[in-house]
Amino acid sequence: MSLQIDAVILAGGMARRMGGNDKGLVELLDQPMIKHTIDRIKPQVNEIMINANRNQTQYAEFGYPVFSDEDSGYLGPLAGMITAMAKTQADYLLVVPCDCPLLPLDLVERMLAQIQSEDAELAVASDGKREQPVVLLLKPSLRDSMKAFLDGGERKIDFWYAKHHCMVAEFADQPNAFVNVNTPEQKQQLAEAIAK
Ligand SMILES: Nc1nc2c(ncn2[C@@H]2O[C@H](COP(=O)(O)OP(=O)(O)OP(=O)(O)O)[C@@H](O)[C@H]2O)c(=O)[nH]1
Ligand SMILES: [Mg+2]
Repeated sequence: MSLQIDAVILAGGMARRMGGNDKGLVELLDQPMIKHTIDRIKPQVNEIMINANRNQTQYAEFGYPVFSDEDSGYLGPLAGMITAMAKTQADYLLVVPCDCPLLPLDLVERMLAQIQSEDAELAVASDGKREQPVVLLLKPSLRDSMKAFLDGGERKIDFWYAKHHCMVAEFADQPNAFVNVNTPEQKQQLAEAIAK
């Protein structure tokens, strides 16, 4: 029996560094940024969900379920994750941000291989230098632990996953795959680099 793997794309932040413009919907090379993310992960998972706290009608046009954080206080990415973990029936949930348009095409395969190599609970991606704390593959059964952490006032996800059996999936061979677009300047730089 093959494993079911669902994905949630986190687009629920305030995007302050983007001047408050909803980052997933900001255009990069004539496409909303989230469309690039969708295209990268679609071949790798069973179902996609979009987590957004604004502009839900526009997000729904991509054809996937859209939901907001169960706690509407902009508590950070963990709030989106616990909401998604309650909605999926899958064996594993892939978590990715909406502002990483070049994610690896072998992201799930390599993260899953890491988890299975030690029967771990989750894996976090690394670009070879830094861990990418919102690029995770995890068991949805970790929800209670994550919710307790969030309810305790904690926000830093790397502190949470340090409490669990967490593997690091290295993508040092694809150092640009985790380029993160947080500002208009970064968006411009990436558009120019891709066009070259
Ligand atoms: N669901 C949810 N996702 C969030 C929240 N805050 C950030 N995120 C997501 O977490 C990921 C990483 O966050 P950042 O890149 O710092 O995004 P941001 O908070 O919108 O941007 P800044 O305000 O500029 O820091 C992005 O995919 C965000 O959409 C939140 O309160 N709820
Ligand atoms: Mg970001």
